[in-house]
Amino acid sequence: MRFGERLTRAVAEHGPLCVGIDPHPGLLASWGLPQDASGLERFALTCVEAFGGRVAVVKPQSAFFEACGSRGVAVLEKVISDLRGSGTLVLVDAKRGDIGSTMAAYAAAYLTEGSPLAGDAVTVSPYLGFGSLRPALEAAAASGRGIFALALTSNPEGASVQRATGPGGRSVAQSVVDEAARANAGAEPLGDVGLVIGATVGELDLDLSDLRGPILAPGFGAQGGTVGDLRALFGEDLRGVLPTSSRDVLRHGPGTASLRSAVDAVRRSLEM
Ligand SMILES: O=c1ccn([C@@H]2O[C@H](COP(=O)(O)O)[C@@H](O)[C@H]2O)c(=O)[nH]1
Repeated sequence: MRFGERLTRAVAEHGPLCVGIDPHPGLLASWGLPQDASGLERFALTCVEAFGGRVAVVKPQSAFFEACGSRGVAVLEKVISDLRGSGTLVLVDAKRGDIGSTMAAYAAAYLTEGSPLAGDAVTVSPYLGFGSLRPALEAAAASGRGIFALALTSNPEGASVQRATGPGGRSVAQSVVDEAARANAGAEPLGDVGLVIGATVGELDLDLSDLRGPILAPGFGAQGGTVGDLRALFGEDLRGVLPTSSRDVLRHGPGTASLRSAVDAVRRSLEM
């Protein structure tokens, strides 16, 4: 089954919340864990136990695993495999982007069946040109996986690039939206090419009407984005929008019960 179809089913079962696994050094310290690969592993596997089978999507942040070298990457591989085994969709947040020939290698790593780093979807950067993502689009289609391309990111620095306009007045972010819409044309209920649009971006200023793809909304929680911001940006009907929260949930660890309660509380806030 395609990623967009699997995502639609998962959201219908668990709601749209995506929970991030971001093993920040400060969180490891507050969980009483050592600042090394063993602490990273305890942290990440506690998250797997707490969230696996209970949320639609989990988003491990690759950077924190890479920071521990090969042992950290091995932990990421286990996180991906264990979560997928629990029936939870895994969005690997690696924000990969490069010239097409190198992008093909990233696609082999993150979007190809049998690769230990392949989750269900991966974040990608279209800022070497959306066309440079073609190998990722092809690999995703071939293996039933998805990609999420950065459109309007949650950090304030993103706007100077992403809101810049070309000769026709179209913003760079809108051109990313339009390319994603083209890739999703005709897909029901959701295509496999998603976008990243931060909950903190303030004004949307994008036409998403033809997108037919999911939207990952980071910046919700620890970066200050609220449910009100999500509704103001995307409307009352948040179907297809995946609010994602990492630190605001993870600070409730290390107990799996309190992590799960934090997830439930965020989920309830999204339903109100
Ligand atoms: O525009 C973006 C794209 C990705 N992120 C990532 O999401 C999480 C957010 O973590 P919080 O603790 O909930 O703030 C993190 O992994 C970022 O790298 C983003 O924040 N904004």
